Amino acid sequence: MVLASAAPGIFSAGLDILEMYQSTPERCVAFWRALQDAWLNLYGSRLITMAAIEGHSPAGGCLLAMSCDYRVMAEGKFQIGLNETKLGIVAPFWFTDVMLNTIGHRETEKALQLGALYSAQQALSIGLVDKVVPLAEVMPTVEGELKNWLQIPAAARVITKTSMRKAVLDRLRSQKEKDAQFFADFINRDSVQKSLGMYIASLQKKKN
Ligand SMILES: CCCCC/C=C\C/C=C\C=C\CC(=O)SCCNC(=O)CCNC(=O)[C@H](O)C(C)(C)COP(=O)(O)OP(=O)(O)OC[C@H]1O[C@@H](n2cnc3c(N)ncnc32)[C@H](O)[C@@H]1OP(=O)(O)O
Repeated sequence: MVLASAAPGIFSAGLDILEMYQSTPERCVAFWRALQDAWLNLYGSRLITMAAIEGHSPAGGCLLAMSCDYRVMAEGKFQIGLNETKLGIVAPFWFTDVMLNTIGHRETEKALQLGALYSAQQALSIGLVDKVVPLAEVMPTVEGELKNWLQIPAAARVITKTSMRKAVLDRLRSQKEKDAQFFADFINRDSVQKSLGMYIASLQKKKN
């Protein structure tokens, strides 16, 4: 399975910030449960999963990419990373766990505290992506890599993948409702709503 985007220049802009701003606790819980289920399915997928990152990939977009088995990113101006702290929010523990599994403890600690967004070359240097190529070559490179992965006996690959990811998946599975409730409480704090409001205004201002 290849994750790609139809939006030029954006692999994924992450979660819909407007869903987290001035929403109701009930809607926030439903929103979070949908995200949890999508991620559990992706990270726990038995399929070979590859990200064709042909544009920006902040926050939830970075989570999607990191949750794949292999990442190819376009060189150039695009950025990738978990930038949550810059919005005044905190990356949930399962976002952090996936990043730890991808780039290790030291790089994750720096990346998360700073809310760092990396260029493709920087991302390559810390192991956040596996390959950087010109934009037009992203999809052909993914397809070529997929052929390599498809040559591995499926049962052996799936057992290996499942055992490598089980602890992280089980950690969320065991506390889904608590995590959803925590998200709804956290996101509706006055201070967090204020930060999100300012961030949304800054995105709109950038456009004008
Ligand atoms: C211990 C406690 C832990 C508890 C856990 C609790 C909380 C954690 C909670 C949440 C975790 C969230 C993870 C996320 O994914 S948050 C989302 C982060 N995303 C971003 O910061 C991206 C913001 N967008 C951008 O930087 C740019 O838009 C981008 C670089 C992607 C593209 O730039 P471009 O110039 O091409 O396009 P724009 O003109 O900026 O955008 C077009 C249009 O789209 C709107 N928009 C962009 N991103 C989002 C988004 N994520 N959600 C909603 N809307 C978005 C943008 O405002 C423009 O709208 P409009 O002006 O055309 O109406």
